[in-house]
Amino acid sequence: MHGMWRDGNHFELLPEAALFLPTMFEAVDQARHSVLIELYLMESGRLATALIEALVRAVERGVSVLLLLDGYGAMGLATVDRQRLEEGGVALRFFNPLGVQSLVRNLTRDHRKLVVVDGAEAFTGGFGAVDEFLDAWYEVAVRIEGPVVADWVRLFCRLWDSPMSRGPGRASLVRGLELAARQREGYRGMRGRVVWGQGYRYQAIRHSLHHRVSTATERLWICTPYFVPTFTLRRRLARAARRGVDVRLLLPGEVHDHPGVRYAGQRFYGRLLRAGVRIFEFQPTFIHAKFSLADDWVSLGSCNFDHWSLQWNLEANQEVDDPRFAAEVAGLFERNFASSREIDPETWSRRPRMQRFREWLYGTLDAWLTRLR
Ligand SMILES: O=P(O)(O)OC[C@H](O)CO
Repeated sequence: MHGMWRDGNHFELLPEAALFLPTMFEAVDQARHSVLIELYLMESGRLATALIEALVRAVERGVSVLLLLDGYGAMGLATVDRQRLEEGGVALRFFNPLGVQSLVRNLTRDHRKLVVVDGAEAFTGGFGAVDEFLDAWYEVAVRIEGPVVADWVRLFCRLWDSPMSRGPGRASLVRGLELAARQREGYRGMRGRVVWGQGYRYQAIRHSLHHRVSTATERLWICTPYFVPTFTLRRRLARAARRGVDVRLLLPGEVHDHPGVRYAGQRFYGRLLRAGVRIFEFQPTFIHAKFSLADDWVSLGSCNFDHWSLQWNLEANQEVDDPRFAAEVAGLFERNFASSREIDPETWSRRPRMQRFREWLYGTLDAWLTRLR
């Protein structure tokens, strides 16, 4: 499902935690009415402690603070931290806590990442409140202002007040939340829309990407940490490359938090390379960012291109259709391509047997997981 395209927004690209963390913390510190946060990962540590302190400070100023965490992704949040949040007045809810009634239901996770301040300013990207995001992982976020923020707020409110979310925070807290779209004087705003998905039931992010892959005319650059593309996406990428589009993938190198996922995706490299797709593996650290560029269209947010994101998770991305923002994202891609190792098709075709065996092994596991519903 997706929201409407809305004009008059401002989007600011925030590559790397050194940029987006201070910007987000400053926004929370300046909040006057409300702070809404929705995260997949939150684990006790330095970042979670700093976040808890900022949220409690906001409550002390009279701000209404709502924190919606995934019931699985927040399992690493210690009881003492949960107590600090509750005692500090933060309304806390958990999406779909693990249960024994239906094991398959446990696969549905809230993977979205969102911070909204005063209904006027929002942030999304691939971030979470775990220490890896401080400096170990490469991540990207976007700061959003304008009419599209209201769509993010509505998305948050629906999940907060849904039967799948539980916890001490009252469901009714989201009723009557204030929205305050900010306008910038003399600024020609950008076009954007929110796109979301719920596993195999709603796949708007995937359909939107497929459409762009099939209609791109010049460039199609995709960055994703977990690249296990479906047959349809692989075919569309190959076709785009064959019709002359500059198709490039920016993927993690050997530094990876789930190496098995990397091997599962690498089994598709050969065919993509033969079709003319260029593949870059990022070297400095683990690249966890999720953003795509097709001509002047950008999609950035929580969605990976693996079966977890496409079949089970709740996901949400910000789409932007604007040449100025696209130029910024292209610049970011270029810098990251320069820090990557490009896979040479000839060398790849002569890779060792052990590598091929791992691709087969993890590929088989992945194919088996795909069948779970
Ligand atoms: O699921 P992501 O993309 O937020 O990444 C978090 C990793 O799964 C943690 O291992």
